[in-house]
Amino acid sequence: MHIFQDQAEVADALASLTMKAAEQAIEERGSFTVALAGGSLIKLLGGLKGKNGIDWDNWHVFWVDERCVPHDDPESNYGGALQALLSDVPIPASQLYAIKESLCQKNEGAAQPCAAEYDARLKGLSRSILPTKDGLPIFDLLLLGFGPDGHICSLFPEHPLLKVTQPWILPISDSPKPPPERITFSMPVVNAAKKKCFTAIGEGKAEMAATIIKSAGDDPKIPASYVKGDVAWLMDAAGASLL
Ligand SMILES: O=C1O[C@H](COP(=O)(O)O)[C@@H](O)[C@H](O)[C@H]1O
Repeated sequence: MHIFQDQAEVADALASLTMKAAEQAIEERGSFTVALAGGSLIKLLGGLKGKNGIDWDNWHVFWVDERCVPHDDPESNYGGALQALLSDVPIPASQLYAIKESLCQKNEGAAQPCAAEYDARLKGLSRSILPTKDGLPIFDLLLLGFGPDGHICSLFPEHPLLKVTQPWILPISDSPKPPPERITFSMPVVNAAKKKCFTAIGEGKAEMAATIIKSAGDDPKIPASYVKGDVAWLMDAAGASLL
């Protein structure tokens, strides 16, 4: 757990952690797989802009969850990351794995086909850049957010999807946070990743950050409590104020 003065310092620390994971993965396997959350995490991604020595050609970027909306919709997690970072760095466009836009022109009914298509696309990559173990993909790094209700990705408190283990990518059509139709990594896919990083910025995150960190794990009221393994926390002073 690392506590910094403000958001700018957290963004810088997030950039350093990501660059280190990327260097290690590229040295070991020749590619780096990172999956991003949406929401407030997006504003921290800009910390990677202008950094030297990043081998962007070998980065492959995914989304841990996505809202089934067109890419230019303000709710699109892909669209947000594009504006915050991805349009300014030379990652080949074919290595940005957004949901298939044509499947979500209308939000209603989009989650099922979007999830099936994303799941199939990821499974296709398991013969190249996405290694698997015990039938699960091993992403190098997940940059996670969490909601004030403790949700991560689009896995919400006491929702049946929390316990679903197959396929890798799940559709949700009744997200309590709008928009209702989304796709999400399953919890086993989250936990199979080599490293996960949570960020908590501002007073609004303080109470839930403290609850997650102090939880005994696997509390269905707090999906973030299920996250296991190599987990880093980067927080500003306000986000860490109730620890
Ligand atoms: O809807 C979502 O919410 C969570 C948390 O967002 P935040 O704005 O409260 O930080 C986010 O991690 C997830 O990716 C997103 O789709």
